Amino acid sequence: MSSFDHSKYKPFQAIAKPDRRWPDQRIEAAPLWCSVDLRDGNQALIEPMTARQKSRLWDQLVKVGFKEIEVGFPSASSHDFNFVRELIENDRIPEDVTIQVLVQARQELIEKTFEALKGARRAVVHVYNSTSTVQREQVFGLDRQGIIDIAVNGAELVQACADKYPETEWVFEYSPESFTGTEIDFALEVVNAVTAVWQPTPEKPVIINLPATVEMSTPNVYADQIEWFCDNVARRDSLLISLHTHNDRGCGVAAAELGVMAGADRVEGTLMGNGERTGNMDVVTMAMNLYSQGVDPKLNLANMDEIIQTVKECTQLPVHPRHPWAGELVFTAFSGSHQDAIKKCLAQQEGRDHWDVAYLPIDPADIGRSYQEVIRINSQSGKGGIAYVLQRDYGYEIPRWLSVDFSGSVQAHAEESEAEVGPEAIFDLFQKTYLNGEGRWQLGNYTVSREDHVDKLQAELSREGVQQQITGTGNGVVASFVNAMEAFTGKQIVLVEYSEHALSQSADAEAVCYIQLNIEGDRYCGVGRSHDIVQASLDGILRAINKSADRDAEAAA
Ligand SMILES: CC(=O)SCCNC(=O)CCNC(=O)[C@H](O)C(C)(C)COP(=O)(O)OP(=O)(O)OC[C@H]1O[C@@H](n2cnc3c(N)ncnc32)[C@H](O)[C@@H]1OP(=O)(O)O
Ligand SMILES: CC(C)C(=O)C(=O)O
Repeated sequence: MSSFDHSKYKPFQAIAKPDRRWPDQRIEAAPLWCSVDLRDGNQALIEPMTARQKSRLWDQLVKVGFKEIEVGFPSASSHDFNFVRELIENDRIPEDVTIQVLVQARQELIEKTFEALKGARRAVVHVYNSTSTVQREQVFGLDRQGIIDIAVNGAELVQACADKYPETEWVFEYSPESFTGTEIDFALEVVNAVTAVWQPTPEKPVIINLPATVEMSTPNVYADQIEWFCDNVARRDSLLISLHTHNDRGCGVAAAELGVMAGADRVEGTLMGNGERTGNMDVVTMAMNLYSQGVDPKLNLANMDEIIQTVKECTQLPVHPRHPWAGELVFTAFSGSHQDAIKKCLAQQEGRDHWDVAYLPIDPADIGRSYQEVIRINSQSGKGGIAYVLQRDYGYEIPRWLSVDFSGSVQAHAEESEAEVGPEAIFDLFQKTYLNGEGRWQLGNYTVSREDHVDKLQAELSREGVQQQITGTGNGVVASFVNAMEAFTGKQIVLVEYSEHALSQSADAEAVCYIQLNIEGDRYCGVGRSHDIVQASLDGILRAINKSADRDAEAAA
């Protein structure tokens, strides 16, 4: 029998809650945020942050705009203790920012915690004990009352210590750790016992944090638990209900969002989701989700690259290139139909009240990303993306029929190289395909005269030292040249498409001319570029004809 045996696991028992209201709610304002990067994030690292790294991340968190930051577990190590002291003693905590620290509900640890916080203007003391069935039975070996006693003793000790330091404005937080693995009525009983000690008021609320220490169910079940808890807890108007979700099932953000819809006021998490096992709730993702819905997230994520850089350097963990909102590839389209849609929508975006671009849920510029990276070309790319790159980087506004023609060459190149084709390679290929006269007929001097309303063109062609004179007549220079080339090649040539524009990226006003010819039933494209529009047109025609000659030569070989 395979060891991959699902019958080893039992499904999570959801609470019965047919009267749920949260599915009809919308999040219309940001929750209160608390960063736990320096505590939960730090405790999960292979190598915990150095003092320098903690300090750097602290500065970044302040810059992003967190007003509450859990800075460590000061009773656990001198390292964490000293970091808290450093922040307080060096006056590094801005007026509108409150530090938070975590502690187990144990006397010596609580006392040490208050020592660490001496002199703080304001601080959140976060005390916890695990209440879940599995920990009650197997870790603590206690019954429900035993667990309530730990929590109540912890709450009393926190209150007693706080009373010794009246110069600090204290805020208390309690977590029934492993809330999601705790019978909901028991979680309620423990929390009510704790708040009976602390006696919060609406003016001086306490924080009750309901952690999905381990994510055990679908996020709707968590939302039911939160709504039920908010409906039934005592002193609700004196509590800030806080969420602290982990990402074991990959739904940490979803659970927090549904939890806020279910009535929570506050959310704890980390930048980019670092944290125990699969991580904590990712604040960047949740905040950007709000932002993209037109809700002010109350965090400034405009300099996303700086945030990523800091997180990477401090945690020594990479950020996935497809990380929601922030990854290096999230505003990049390789596939043809996406590129085509993005190009068309971007062209229509100017003057619109709201952002409305297919495949780009937000404007990349909002978080410091440029359009440069939006469209990138590989073998999955189409004509829209290729045209976009040529226009964006080189000023060539190639017409649709030329982009159709050119995309085949790019695709072949990408398939051959089995790699992304960068803008320079695309332009190089474009020049080789349509602008290259080397080894082929080139146009030398020419004269145009008019007699009896008919234009006559006389021109000189040269190829590798060989000169040829050609003559043609027609209505205009272009028609006369096509006529001359028909005589020269002995082939029927029809001008099918013609378009031109001034090259915007050229300092000295060059023109570019795009030509498509039908030569004996097959279509060939060429491009001319010159200060003189006539020269550009004739060069374009000649290059299309040269391509037909190349094809003949290949067929003959
Ligand atoms: C879900 C979370 O993220 S919770 C935060 C987890 N983070 C950390 O633990 C990081 C920092 N912690 C540490 O460094 C250590 O745990 C310390 C220094 C705080 C304490 O270390 P130790 O004293 O060796 O104890 P340890 O943490 O192993 O706990 C063991 C004892 O504390 C009890 N205990 C554990 N958690 C709690 C709690 N929250 N409240 C009360 N008692 C607790 C255990 O039942 C056990 O009791 P026993 O010795 O009678 O069996
Ligand atoms: C201490 C608590 C809030 C915690 O970190 C968790 O439950 O994950």
